[in-house]
Amino acid sequence: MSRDLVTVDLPASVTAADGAGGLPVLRVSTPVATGEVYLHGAHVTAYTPAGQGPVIWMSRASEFAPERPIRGGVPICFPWFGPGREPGMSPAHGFARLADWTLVGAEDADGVVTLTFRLTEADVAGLPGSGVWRFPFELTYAVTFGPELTLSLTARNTGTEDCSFEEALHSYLHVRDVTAVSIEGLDGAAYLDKAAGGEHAVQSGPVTFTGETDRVYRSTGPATAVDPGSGRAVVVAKEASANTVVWNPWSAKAAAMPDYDDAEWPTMVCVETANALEDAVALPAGQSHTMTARISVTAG
Ligand SMILES: O=P(O)(O)OC[C@H]1O[C@@H](O)[C@H](O)[C@@H](O)[C@@H]1O
Repeated sequence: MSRDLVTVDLPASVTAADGAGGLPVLRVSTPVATGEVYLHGAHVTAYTPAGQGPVIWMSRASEFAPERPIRGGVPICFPWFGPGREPGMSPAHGFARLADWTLVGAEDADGVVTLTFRLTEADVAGLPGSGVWRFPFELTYAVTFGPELTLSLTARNTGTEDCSFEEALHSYLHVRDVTAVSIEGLDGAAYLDKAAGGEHAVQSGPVTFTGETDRVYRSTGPATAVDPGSGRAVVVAKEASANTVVWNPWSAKAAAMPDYDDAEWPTMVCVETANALEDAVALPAGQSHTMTARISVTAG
């Protein structure tokens, strides 16, 4: 365990350990919920509220290696989403998910545990993509494992120039069978259909899955993944987020991804909380912006 990445005392409900690939991980276990976060990417890889099955999906083929993203869980996309808005914005989804974050807060309030992580431009120096981004920043990420999973990402512009960034909390959700899943809450929302080559369209009714699905919706409200196979629904509610991204790679793209098992695609769907493309966040010098996702389970 890399001790310098943990700067606070841990409550008894939080354990620091060497996780997969030897990467440092924090494990949370209380009567309210269990969960797990890797310092690599401040990446939530598990969340299970008491009395429920796992909510957050992980690929069994994920890599766990420095400078490689974890597949599944909740990757943090920053300061760009996907390929970004300008040439050269590589690797995909930015560098925050490749960096080692520092734990700066750990609290247990009656079994509801909040872990707080920090990342600045100094922490990403030398990482792939860091040279593309010339704006200094401070990210603070608060993860609360309670009856719901609350993820709150604050970006502060610590420089002297205004900047504009994209971001996403790219949550992978467990489902029994994506072909039976419907996503409610996006009816009437305009979207960019990336799987259809960048067409623009408007959602009619719930989102259902019949092939590769990769859509950036303009929507500020909650989206609910109704999963009849498991008899439950997962609600992704949010604040200060203009976009909801819905993604399932389906079979061909799954087979092309080395860190994703070919047979896994029916068991997951991503419902992501984002600000991307024309909804990128404009952040004046010295200002901050907080985007929050609240993930909870209800009867389906
Ligand atoms: O393979 P990555 O970089 O983790 O991205 C996974 C997917 O993430 C989604 O958010 C994007 O909309 C997709 O286009 C992308 O394929």
